[in-house]
Formats: sequence, structure tokens, C-alpha cells
Amino acid sequence: MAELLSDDEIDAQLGSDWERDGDEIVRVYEFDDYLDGVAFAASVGEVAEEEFHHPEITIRYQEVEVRLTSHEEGGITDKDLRLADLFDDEL
Ligand SMILES: C[C@H](O)[C@H](O)[C@H]1CNC2=NC(N)=NC(=O)C2=N1
Repeated sequence: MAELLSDDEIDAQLGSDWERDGDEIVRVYEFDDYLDGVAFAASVGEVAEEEFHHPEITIRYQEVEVRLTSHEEGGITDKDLRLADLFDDEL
């Protein structure tokens, strides 16, 4: 089981395009084309399944919102920060 991160640890390590929202970290990715967003969401899903750590993904017109938290630990852990970086690499 991963350790919950402190507020300072999260602030220090969170990617600049991500935001803290309570027990979650969130990023909204923008796309010119709806289907590019759909394809990106699919690639995020592939990474999540490989890592067996799953985000909430919301696909909207020209944007995809990705939210991460560690459900078992009840907050934000290194797993969430790592997945955020891996998702950003899918762009
Ligand atoms: C049994 C438990 O659901 C699994 O170990 C995994 C699946 N994917 C998961 N994803 C996320 N975000 N948090 C979890 O705690 C988690 N647990």
C-alpha cells in the first residue's frame, strides 16, 4: 500500500499543468478535434491498465478531463503523480 503524500510533497511534485482538487489531482487536456480527445482517452486507459491504477476520464467536446486519486489509500500517493506524468507523455 502506498503512503499518502503531504500537502507540501504534492505541491512540490505535481506537474505544472495539473491541479490539486481535494483528494484528487486533475488536468483538463484540450484538443481541436473531438476524436483526438477520444483517442487520447483510449491511450490513457491503456497506460492505466498497464499500471493497474485507474483515473476518472471525462470526454467532452474539445477537452478531456482526467482525475486521479488512490482509492485504497483514500488520497493522493506517488502512484497518482507517476500516472499523471505517464499520461502527459501520451500527448
Ligand atoms: C482492488 C483495487 O481496486 C485495485 O488494486 C486497484 C485498481 N485501480 C485503482 N485505481 C485507483 N485510482 N486507485 C486504486 O486504489 C486502485 N486499486
